[in-house]
Amino acid sequence: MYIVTAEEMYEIDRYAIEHGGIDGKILMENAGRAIAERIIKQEASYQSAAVLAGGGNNGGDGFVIARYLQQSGFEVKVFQLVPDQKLTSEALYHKKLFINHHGGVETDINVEMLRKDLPYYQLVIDAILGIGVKGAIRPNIKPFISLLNECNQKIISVDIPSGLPANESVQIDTAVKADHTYIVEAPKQSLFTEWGFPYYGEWEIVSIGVPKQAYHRKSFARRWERDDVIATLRKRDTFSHKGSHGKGVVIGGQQMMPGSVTLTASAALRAGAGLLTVATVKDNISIIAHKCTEAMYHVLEEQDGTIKENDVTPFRTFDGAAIGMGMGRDPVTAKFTQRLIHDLDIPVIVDADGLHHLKPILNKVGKRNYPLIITPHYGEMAMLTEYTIDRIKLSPMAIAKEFARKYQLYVVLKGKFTIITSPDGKQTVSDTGNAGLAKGGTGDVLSGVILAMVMQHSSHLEALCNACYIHGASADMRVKTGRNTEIDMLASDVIDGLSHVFHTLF
Ligand SMILES: NC(=O)C1=CN([C@@H]2O[C@H](COP(=O)(O)OP(=O)(O)OC[C@H]3O[C@@H](n4cnc5c(N)ncnc54)[C@H](OP(=O)(O)O)[C@@H]3O)[C@@H](O)[C@H]2O)[C@@H](O)CC1
Ligand SMILES: Nc1ncnc2c1ncn2[C@@H]1O[C@H](COP(=O)(O)OP(=O)(O)O)[C@@H](O)[C@H]1O
Ligand SMILES: [K+]
Repeated sequence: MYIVTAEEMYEIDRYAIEHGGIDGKILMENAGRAIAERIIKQEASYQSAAVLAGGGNNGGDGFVIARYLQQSGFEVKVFQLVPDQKLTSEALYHKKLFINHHGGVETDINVEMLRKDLPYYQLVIDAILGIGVKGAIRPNIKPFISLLNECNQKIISVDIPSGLPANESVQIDTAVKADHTYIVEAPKQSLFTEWGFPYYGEWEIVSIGVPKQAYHRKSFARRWERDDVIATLRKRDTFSHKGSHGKGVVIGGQQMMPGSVTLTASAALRAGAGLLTVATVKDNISIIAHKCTEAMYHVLEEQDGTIKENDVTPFRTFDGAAIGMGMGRDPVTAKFTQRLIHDLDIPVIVDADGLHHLKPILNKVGKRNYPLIITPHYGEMAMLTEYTIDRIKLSPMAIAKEFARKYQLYVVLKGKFTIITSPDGKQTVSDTGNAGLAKGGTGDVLSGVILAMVMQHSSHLEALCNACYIHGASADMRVKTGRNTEIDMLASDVIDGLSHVFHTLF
């Protein structure tokens, strides 16, 4: 599934019209009919609907929906919020069709009139503003949006909740809080943001007959889904041996911090790594071995439990390294971590404390021959970029892309919507996972799954997408199958859940 900006959606529509030869009126017919059919099927207990139509093509979709709902027996009225002169030609065409089919349209209405009329209808269809919304919501429209947010009826938004920007980086003024949104063709960026998502309610996509080729002309962002995982996840060959699945090393865990590396190592093994070594301080080994019997060990030089400078040569023989978990931020540890990042000719995943050590050498890492993967949460991204967390939340895709391109690394920006970006700017979003993951240690688990996937897959981007999907899916599965709730789930439960996820994928 592609994720688009408003401009990209218009490009796709234009392609359908100019190359596919589908008239704009037909696209509108397809959109409105597809949405009406879903409403008729899914909202069978409802018999009446008020459609609020704006002047753009979103309003045009509203007239089509009104016509089909009426045909199926709904009592329908369209409340047209702007005069006819403001309607696009396609919207005007479909308004005429609706009237030809004896549809009722109210014009010249004010918000007080609508407040009186609205309670007669069971459903409210929000076709006021679509992806063409620009700037602050004007006073002729704003009170209607407020009215919808006060009313008790179920609100169904067409394409996007009215007033909500399609693109990230745009501040919300006022927007409809929908119960359900039927998104036309492809989700818009704001669906996968912390600030936009709550406005959509339940959401689903309706296709309107755009030729597939419209999506082949450039590299659109994508949502990574189950089918993508099934198509790309490496299966084990009958004759494979442990060496075929990657020999990984997890480097970290200063004294008193054995937990994070334990989680990373266990997760990497559960996610399919062939061999796994933990490089840590001596005193941690017996503690880790107690929880993760299958790992091997490499003792790191230390001073009073702090990881000192160590020779990086032994780590060159591995297929991948995950660095930074529980590593500590001591300047001596920083030097060692920076040498690992700079010198190792293998894929390196940097997380947690490792990200703090990475920051001063960011300008040097682009020259590495092997991929560098960083897995910051929003706080760590703010530390790395010096943008505020709020600024990153407003434009997570743009900021992650800027960073990945500038420093030539893979960025896994973690959150409810984890954004995965490659050095060339390709982006995907993984939206599996739930608030049960908002607990210490789950990021360490993700690093382990990433290590396992990266060692076994030639496409790093696909490996990262699969890791994020599977990690979140495990948390979802734990809750869905009643093994945990979002409250009691532990990072180690997420590791246990991995096998269940793999079972469902093969
Ligand atoms: N393209 C296609 O082929 C297809 C498109 N489809 C549908 O079209 C939708 C996009 O249509 P669109 O481009 O006409 O824009 P849309 O969101 O209806 O809004 C424009 C209207 O809003 C107004 N307005 C703007 N900002 C405002 C503000 N701040 N405050 C108040 N008013 C404001 C603006 O007024 P104006 O600036 O012109 O005075 C204009 O009247 C898309 O979401 C999908 O549903 C489908 O049918 C499939 C085929
Ligand atoms: N509310 C949430 N919904 C879905 N996933 C979440 C949520 N909160 C956190 N996560 C996921 O949990 C992990 C947390 O990572 P991180 O913050 O690094 O944890 P830690 O450093 O404690 O191990 C990330 O993979 C993130 O995407
Ligand atoms: K809308």
